[in-house]
Amino acid sequence: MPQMYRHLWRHAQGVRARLGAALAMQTGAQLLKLALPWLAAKAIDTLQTRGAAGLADAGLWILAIVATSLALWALHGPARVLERSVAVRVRASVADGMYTQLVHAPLAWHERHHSGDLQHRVAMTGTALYDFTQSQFIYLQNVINVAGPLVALALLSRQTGALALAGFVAIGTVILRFDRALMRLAADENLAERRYVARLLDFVGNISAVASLRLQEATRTMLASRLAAVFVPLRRSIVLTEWKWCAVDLLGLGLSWGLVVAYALSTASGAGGPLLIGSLFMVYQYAQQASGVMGSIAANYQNLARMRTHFASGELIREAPPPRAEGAAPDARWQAIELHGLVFRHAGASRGGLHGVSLALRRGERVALVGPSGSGKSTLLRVLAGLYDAQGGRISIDGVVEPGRRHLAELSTLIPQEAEIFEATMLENITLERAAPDTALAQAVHASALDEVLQTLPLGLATPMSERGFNLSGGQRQRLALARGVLAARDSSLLLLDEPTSALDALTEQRVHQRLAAAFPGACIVSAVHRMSLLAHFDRVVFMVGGGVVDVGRVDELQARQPLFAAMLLGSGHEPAATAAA
Ligand SMILES: Nc1ncnc2c1ncn2[C@@H]1O[C@H](COP(=O)(O)OP(=O)(O)OP(=O)(O)O)[C@@H](O)[C@H]1O
Repeated sequence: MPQMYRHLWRHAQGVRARLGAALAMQTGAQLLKLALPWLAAKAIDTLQTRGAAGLADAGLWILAIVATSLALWALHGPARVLERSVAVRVRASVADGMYTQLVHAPLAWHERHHSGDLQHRVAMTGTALYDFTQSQFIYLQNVINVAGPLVALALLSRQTGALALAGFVAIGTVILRFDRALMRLAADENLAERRYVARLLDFVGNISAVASLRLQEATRTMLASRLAAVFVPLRRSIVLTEWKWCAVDLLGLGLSWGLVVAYALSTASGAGGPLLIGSLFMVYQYAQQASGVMGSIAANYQNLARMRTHFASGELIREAPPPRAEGAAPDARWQAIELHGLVFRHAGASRGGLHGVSLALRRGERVALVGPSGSGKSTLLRVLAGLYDAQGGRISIDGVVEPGRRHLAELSTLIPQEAEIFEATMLENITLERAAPDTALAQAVHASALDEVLQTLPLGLATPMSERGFNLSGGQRQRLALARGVLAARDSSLLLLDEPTSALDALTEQRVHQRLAAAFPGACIVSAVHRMSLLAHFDRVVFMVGGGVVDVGRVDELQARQPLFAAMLLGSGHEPAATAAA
């Protein structure tokens, strides 16, 4: 609870005064509500003691009831509007904060968490704090409705007050015990729900694999087993909830009538005067209010327990590693970069990674990373781009080593292989609504050979993309994603390409590499390459095996020195004579 209040306070920045005003108005409204049984008792007692002669005075008391109710609503209504507007602001702030944290979390952290699981956590956390914020009036109401009748009953008779207090404590204890168990079940249910959502997203998100391999029934069964796991704690909590309500209801009933009887007995044994119906009605009303509020506390505590569990699920994201503090950007006019013994290990993995990569890069040069599958090409590119944090080694720029620097994030842009397309127009997919100079946009469209795709589309860049770009071919999608990458890389002096052209036909791929070289004449281009025919576009080849660089040189040099490289060339049907010219 204190944690939720801390977060509420933080996310209500800018609207805290509004929240304070809402709570003050609610307090006023609830205090006015407390006066209603007393006013009703006055009206009834006047009629009982004075009969028809007291009609006018009783009328005045009834008028007071109406006026109090109007005043109550004049405070309660606007207070709710204010409170809910704060809740909206809080939700927006939570969603924004969590997204910011998510997109800045290291890639290695993301690789350990399913996106469906994270998505569920973000949604649950935002909704939980939103609900918590807009429930403040209920909590305030509960506090006043417990304290108010207690004070009123104690003023009427000390025994009645003491009995009410004992009753509240007993009912409160029962509620707490039930809810502690219910909270544990809600946490289990939440966990199972996240696992279900993650699997659902996996199958629906990869629908083409499910459909083309006829996996509908198999995936349905797998999904059903995850859903069944949600129902285990849910079923238990349904039963436990009914027991809780039964206990709260019976205890509340006992408390109400216990209070009425205790008051009647204490009045009868006291100094004597007649037992007025109005006063008895007032005791009954307060007792009802009190036991009613216990029911309300029970319901709200249960909701609160759920909110807390949902909110707690955001802990994983709130505690994700913060973005790395960037050092000063190195001079973009660099001429030579040297990697010395870069080491990277994936957390918990016994294989893979980089084992002491040393390499020199020169400005304006085009470098191809070649190696068998799993040799570490993508890993090296990710380390250079700062997406993975290398654990060892150092980097010098123009001979200067900046202590601790093991990446080149500020200099580089990595264009990945996966053509991730958003549900937006082609233009929005490239610019993401950021203003980009027309020339830069045109250059990106040309370099990626997307211009050839646009010629076939009547709406051109305004063509809407469906989810994941299903309305384009694989190669067209990759060209669109490449255009986005080229635009993003326009100020980078180190362009890192992780096979962003792998889905293109060989001729288009050649054309794209020529255009990329022309678009980044002053940058250094480092590209993972599988198709050996592309090597003609590169100045040097870096040959990688098992997470290390085994040789660097021209194609013909490597062909002579490295049998595995020569075999790879041969396997691709590459003519040695042609490569020698590279
Ligand atoms: N997130 C990860 N966790 C653990 N191991 C990983 C992870 N990513 C990659 N690896 C392992 O690291 C090694 C290098 O992978 P990497 O993707 O860098 O190879 P690659 O040369 O780019 O391969 P390919 O040519 O197939 O794209 C592989 O053995 C791979 O299984």
